[in-house]
Amino acid sequence: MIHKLEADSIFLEFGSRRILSDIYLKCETGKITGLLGRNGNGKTCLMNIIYGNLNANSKSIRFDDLTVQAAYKRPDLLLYLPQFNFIPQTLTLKRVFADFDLDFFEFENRFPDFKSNYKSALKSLSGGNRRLVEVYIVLKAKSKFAMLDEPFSHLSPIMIEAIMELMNEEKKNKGLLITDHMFRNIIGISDSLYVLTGGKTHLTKAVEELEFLGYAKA
Ligand SMILES: Nc1ncnc2c1ncn2[C@@H]1O[C@H](COP(=O)(O)OP(=O)(O)OP(=O)(O)O)[C@@H](O)[C@H]1O
Repeated sequence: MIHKLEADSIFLEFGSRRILSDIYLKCETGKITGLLGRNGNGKTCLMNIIYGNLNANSKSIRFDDLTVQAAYKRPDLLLYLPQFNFIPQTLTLKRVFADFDLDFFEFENRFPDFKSNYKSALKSLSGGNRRLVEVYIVLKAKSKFAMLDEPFSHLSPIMIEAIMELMNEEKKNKGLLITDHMFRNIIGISDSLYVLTGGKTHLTKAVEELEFLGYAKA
């Protein structure tokens, strides 16, 4: 069965500044949905509204047609990778993988550089390795949807390749919503793609439209 996550009727202002006004976004399980937009266009605000930790003037967030106001209380429905480290950095990888009910040894097989880190605290890892662990956790943990804000930032090109491969595998199990400044990666991996500009989402169907919306040819 295909599950869907939809967001619309979203209106967001900060003071007199309108950020979001005409949004429609649909994600489905089995697919990667990309979200592109210039700096400051409101991608992070939109994700936070979907997650339920930013109040909008109005919003409608629905999972399989049922309204969910606070998706952050429903990890079975949605997991969120914010731009900042969200897992307490004093925890060991052993503890983090246990908390998310994931197999560390499966992770280690994919990323052998972590072999000696089972009992290491996250804070003892490099910034790139910490980010990789968090991206992996959000992609692999059990949930119908995962939303990732800049999953490729701080990762090396080899890690990015590995994460894109993992995304392609994991979309069989969930719906993914991703945004990143590395727009060629987003364009390359997305099954459907929205561009956020002027407070509105545009579902793009062709590369020409992306050029029109200010993106270079993929
Ligand atoms: N709490 C806040 N109060 C006032 N303005 C805010 C607040 N949060 C965000 N903004 C503004 O809203 C706009 C949208 O921010 P947002 O972080 O969603 O953009 P973005 O598209 O994710 O940008 P980036 O790609 O740089 O991460 C920005 O101009 C930002 O400065």
